[in-house]
Amino acid sequence: NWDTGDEMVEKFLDAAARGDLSQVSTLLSHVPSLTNQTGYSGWTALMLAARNGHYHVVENLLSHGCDKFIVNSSSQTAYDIAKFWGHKHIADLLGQTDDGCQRVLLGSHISPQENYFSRETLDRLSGKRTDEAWLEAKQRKPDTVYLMFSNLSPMVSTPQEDNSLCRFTYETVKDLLQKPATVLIFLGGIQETPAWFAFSTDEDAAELLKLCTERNCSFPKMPNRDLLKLNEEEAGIVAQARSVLAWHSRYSFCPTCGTSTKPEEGGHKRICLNSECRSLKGVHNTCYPRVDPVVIMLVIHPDGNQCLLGRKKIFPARMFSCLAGFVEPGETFEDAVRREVEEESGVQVGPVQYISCQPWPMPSNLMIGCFAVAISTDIRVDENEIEEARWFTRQQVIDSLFREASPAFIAPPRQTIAHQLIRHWIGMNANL
Ligand SMILES: NC(=O)C1=CN([C@@H]2O[C@H](COP(=O)(O)OP(=O)(O)OC[C@H]3O[C@@H](n4cnc5c(N)ncnc54)[C@H](O)[C@@H]3O)[C@@H](O)[C@H]2O)C=CC1
Ligand SMILES: [Mg+2]
Ligand SMILES: [Mg+2]
Ligand SMILES: [Mg+2]
Ligand SMILES: [Zn+2]
Repeated sequence: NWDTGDEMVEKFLDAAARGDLSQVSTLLSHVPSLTNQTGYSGWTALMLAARNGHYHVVENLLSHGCDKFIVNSSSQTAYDIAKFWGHKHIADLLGQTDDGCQRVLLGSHISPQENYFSRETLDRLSGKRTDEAWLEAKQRKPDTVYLMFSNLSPMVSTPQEDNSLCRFTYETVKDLLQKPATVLIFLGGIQETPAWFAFSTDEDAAELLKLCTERNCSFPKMPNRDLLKLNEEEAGIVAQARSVLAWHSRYSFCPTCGTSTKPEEGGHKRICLNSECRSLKGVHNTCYPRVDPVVIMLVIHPDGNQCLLGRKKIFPARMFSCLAGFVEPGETFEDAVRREVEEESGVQVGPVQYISCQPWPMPSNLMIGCFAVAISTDIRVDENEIEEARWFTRQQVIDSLFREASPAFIAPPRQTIAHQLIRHWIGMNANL
């Protein structure tokens, strides 16, 4: 005897809150449109069942297609609520992706290993870099792996959508290694064997491709896009190799006196050929591969439920990402976060918290990922750097990360630390 719609919604929400599984399923089978109805403060049946620990009701609601990505008026998802009230088994259920894989919302467990480009597959064996005899013997071993770079891109084969690195033996590449323009670097090994090397060559790319026995080989033209298609292990190796090779390509002359330099120590040092040069007296950082620190930050609104994202002109249409900027000399990364956010968006930032970092070999950045809490909210963008910056709500961010249908913006790809920071924020409980 259900007369008004409102009453029925109330009955349904109440049944979910009490854990009355049979009434929940009866109501849903008669009136499927009840599934995502909300009551007081935007709470859905799923949230109420999650709040009170009714596992089977949650399961049943999910099987009826209940939307777990809705947030209530405090910006909490059913997952946030289950987690806060200590119903771990329900939080686990809500955190699963459709393919059964855990942790769709559990960004709070982010570890450095989860950032693309940051997996250390090889032991760098840096102590061996000065052991020339050892390095030379390793170079000739039949199981030694060589990666070939042309124009700072590694040769990859593309069996399907993904790229995988082409691996060469000493026999195949030994002639190329003799060429004067070739730069060879020692990458390390897995418990010493096999050893891995990478080299760059300026020989004709079409000729180089003939050396590979695999099919569909190429030197990708757009590193920002194509280097994101490797598996995590190979991405970590490319991060090291590309940055060091890029450094060699830009430091062929000594920054101190302008004389030519040559590689040493397995390609991890360059020394000046002018025996009078100051760079040969004592230790000088110009002789070693450089890394540029960049802060990248998710700025969180003082209300805790919105974040600040910006877009550069060069971004694909509708993509918004975290603000970022180079650390300047004599600056802490907390200060760099405050300065860059203020410069680019006019927003002022108070507390800054480090989250995780990511090597970004384009050519040699280290992205230092932070959360930053805003203490002002008016946006005034620096149009030279940023086309637009906006506050986005948790619901908009959740829609963009997890739902298909026309979100308010497009998030950066999962391989970027920007994506991981945004996801990490969603995985944290709001307002609790
Ligand atoms: N992995 C990720 O999620 C993301 C990575 N990035 C990387 O971070 C880098 C820095 O971000 P931006 O917003 O461009 O920095 P930014 O806001 O500091 O502005 C870039 C400008 O800073 C100057 N600059 C100062 N030091 C520099 C240096 N060592 N190298 C080059 N330019 C320097 C140049 O004038 C340059 O045009 C980007 O180039 C990009 O490669 C940026 C966003 C996301
Ligand atoms: Mg800037
Ligand atoms: Mg910037
Ligand atoms: Mg800057
Ligand atoms: Zn010099």
